[in-house]
Amino acid sequence: MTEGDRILPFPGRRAPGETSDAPAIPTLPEPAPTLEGVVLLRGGRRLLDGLTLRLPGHGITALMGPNGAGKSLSLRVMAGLVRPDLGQVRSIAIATSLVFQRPVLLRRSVRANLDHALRAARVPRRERPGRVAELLGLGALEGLADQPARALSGGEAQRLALVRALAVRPRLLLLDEPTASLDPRSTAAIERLAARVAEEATEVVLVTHDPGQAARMADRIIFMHRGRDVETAPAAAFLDRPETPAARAYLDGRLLI
Ligand SMILES: Nc1ncnc2c1ncn2[C@@H]1O[C@H](COP(=O)(O)OP(=O)(O)OP(=O)(O)O)[C@@H](O)[C@H]1O
Repeated sequence: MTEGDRILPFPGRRAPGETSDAPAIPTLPEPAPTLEGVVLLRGGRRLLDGLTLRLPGHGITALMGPNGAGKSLSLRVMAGLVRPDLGQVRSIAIATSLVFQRPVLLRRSVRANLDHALRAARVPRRERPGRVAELLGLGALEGLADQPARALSGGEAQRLALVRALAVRPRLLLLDEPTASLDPRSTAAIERLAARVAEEATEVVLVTHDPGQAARMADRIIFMHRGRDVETAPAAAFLDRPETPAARAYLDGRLLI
């Protein structure tokens, strides 16, 4: 992804600082694909079937689609954890972090989890305490720094997983149903954190089944079905007026894989 991709606004959105009187900035025709024609075969099934995902380089994109559509697999391909059988993946894995629905944490303190991630990201030892403090603050975890991570509540653990994912200062943060098992307050905390991260130049891809969450958070939505990208649209337009029959059926609760 070039720097040029990163500063262009979504179609219909204003650039930061642009007032309503300012001339509209020309929009990108279409961002270059992050995944292009990706096919993933397992046991004779095409789990991803020619998937092309175009990420604009900024903001929050929600991936929606029924169970089994291939959303999690596509995040894993983007993160470099799964290699596709066919198709292109732009080399973004190094600058990409993935957060799962159920946080995977070390059986050590909150502080040690963050320090470990910073060490793995090759942050020099003298810089680590400052970065740990910064991440604790971002996740509102200061008071829990010396607690064992396994003693955290679900919401606290997910906040830790999210700020830990920022240790590498990723350009792309992949969130796989990060609030699926959280209460409304913890969900709001994760949403605020993700929105803040996206404002600070890390692009976010969020898998969600919750149209309310997509409406609150996403700039645009990519709807997947049967391993394919079926529809891409600005979030409000997609949620109000999905164009494809499959997306309409999904939003009405009628679509199975
Ligand atoms: N390692 C694997 N081997 C074989 N099949 C797999 C593997 N991983 C996933 N699948 C299958 O691939 C399909 C897509 O799975 P994926 O987890 O990406 O779906 P999803 O869209 O994220 O669904 P959900 O909304 O339920 O999380 C499913 O049918 C799943 O059973």
